Amino acid sequence: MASLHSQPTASIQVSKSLGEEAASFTSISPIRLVLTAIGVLFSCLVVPFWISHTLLWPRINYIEKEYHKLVPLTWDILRGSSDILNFLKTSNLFHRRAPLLATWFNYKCYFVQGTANIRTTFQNKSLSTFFFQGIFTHRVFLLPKEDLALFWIEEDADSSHQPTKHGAQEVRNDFGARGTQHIENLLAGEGTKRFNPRFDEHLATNVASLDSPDDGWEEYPDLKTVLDIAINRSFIDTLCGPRLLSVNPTFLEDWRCVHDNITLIFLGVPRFLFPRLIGARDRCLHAIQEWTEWATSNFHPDSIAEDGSDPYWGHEFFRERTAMYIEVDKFSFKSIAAHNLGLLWGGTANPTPAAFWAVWEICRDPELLRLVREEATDCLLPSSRDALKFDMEKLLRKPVLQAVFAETLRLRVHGIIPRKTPQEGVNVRGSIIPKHTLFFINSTTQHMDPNVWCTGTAKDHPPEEFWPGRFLLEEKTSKGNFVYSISGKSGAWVPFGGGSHMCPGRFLARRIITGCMAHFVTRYDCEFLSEKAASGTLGMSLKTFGLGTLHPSEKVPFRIKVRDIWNNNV
Ligand code: HEM
Repeated sequence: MASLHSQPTASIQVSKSLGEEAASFTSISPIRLVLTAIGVLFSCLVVPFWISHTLLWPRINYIEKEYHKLVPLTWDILRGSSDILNFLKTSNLFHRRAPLLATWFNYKCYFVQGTANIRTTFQNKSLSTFFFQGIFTHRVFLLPKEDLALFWIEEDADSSHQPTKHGAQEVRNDFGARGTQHIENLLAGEGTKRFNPRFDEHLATNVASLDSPDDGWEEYPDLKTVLDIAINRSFIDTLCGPRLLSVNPTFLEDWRCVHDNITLIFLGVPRFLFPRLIGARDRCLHAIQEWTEWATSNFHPDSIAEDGSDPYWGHEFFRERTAMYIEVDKFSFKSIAAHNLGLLWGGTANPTPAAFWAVWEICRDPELLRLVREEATDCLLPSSRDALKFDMEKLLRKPVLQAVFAETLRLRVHGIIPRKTPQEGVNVRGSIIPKHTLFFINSTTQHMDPNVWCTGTAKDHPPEEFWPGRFLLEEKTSKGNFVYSISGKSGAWVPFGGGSHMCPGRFLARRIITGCMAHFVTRYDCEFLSEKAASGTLGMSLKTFGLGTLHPSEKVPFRIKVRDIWNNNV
């Protein structure tokens, strides 16, 4: 009963207090009213404006002293996101002398642009990329988080030029400098003597495996897939021996899936949305880890052959690299597998689409095809039906092949090259980028600059046209003879980055792509079976934008027929 009584009392009190509020509202003072209105206005207009301004309108200013202009980027970003390549090529933002500063909340990053600025910047030896390699290997190849700490130590050392960063007793942990030196030895030093001939042989055999059984026309659904498989198989068999691929028959297919969608993996797409992709990445990692553990436990030094190879590791490269990584504190086989798969990605992700573009351009231009065949045939050694053999050193010096290689990378490589400034910041010809700050160099603007690429004999060839003549100079003494030349293009042709972190695989890349062009066009006549590929209107996919060579936007079905080269004393 008591509770029944208390309820009406409470409701009377409530209505009373509401009545008081209503009374006080009607008697509100004008000042309070104005203040309330300002508050409402502020929350309705200013806050959303501030949020949209900060979130959606990243700001850009040039850090040049005499020119300091804020440009709201909304329009440019809308335009840019719909056609990023054209945006980077044409937007005024990227054609000024001073570096750009992009601000988003408190986050700042810089873009260094202009040929002279880029040249100067690359000369600076204190710039590091270890942060990017660490994060990339962590996100894409699942390098354990705790191992990232070692990357940060490497990064500090990289920018301060200390010979060892972990203390004199711990040189073993200095995997950054030791790894780089080891890679350079494989790709540009002594290691090439044992890598190159074997790679050349594998590539010749893998290209020849496309022959039709009856010597007639053989159709294939996609040129890039076919070249991917030939190059990836050659690279992996040479570097890892035959076991990796024979025990893991789906590896090449999985690896191509990872290549094509690497940006999605980097962005961290969830497994439930992309089960095929994440599964492919996991299988590749598992295969590498299993092979690394198997080779480590079965290898015996007595099994090393005269040429440095052995039946477990194949080439000496991963044998030595794994031994070096096992010494690093905390590195498990999972870490080593992440590092090793990252290296395989570096070696195959860019050359494969580049080889596709080069072969496609040659096969659709009869005059270029004639010139390339002439050069390649001049380098042909006595060959067997199963595989052609070229004098590779001579082939790599041929002017048209070199020009096709350089022009293919100019047109198809669209990289965003990252760097981090050291303790003292960086002076880019008068503009200061502060300490420990990220900045980027984009290759697209450089590769598409008409002031560099459309002058002299190239004046009638717009930057988006494939025209190898940009890299050929007519010899003064003998008219009609051309030499390859890239002089005057430093800072403008940057497919391999530059400075102390310039791609160490650039010589091998040239070998892979040139070898692929020579083998394919010497061995086969080729016809494209899709309208776009045949008419030269094939587009580029932006799936790998920022990471290097772009892929074609669609499959390119084709047919090939073995040429009658065997009756010409080959
Ligand atoms: C068309 C082929 C290739 C292109 C376009 C390419 C492009 C690049 C670029 C832009 C960089 C960053 C350079 C910089 O930061 O200044 C790089 C780094 C690297 N590339 Fe390549 N690359 C190619 C082929 C290769 C090959 C065949 C290998 C062999 C394994 C390789 C191994 C590496 C490695 C290990 C690095 C890291 C170097 C460092 O940070 O010190 N690349 N590549």
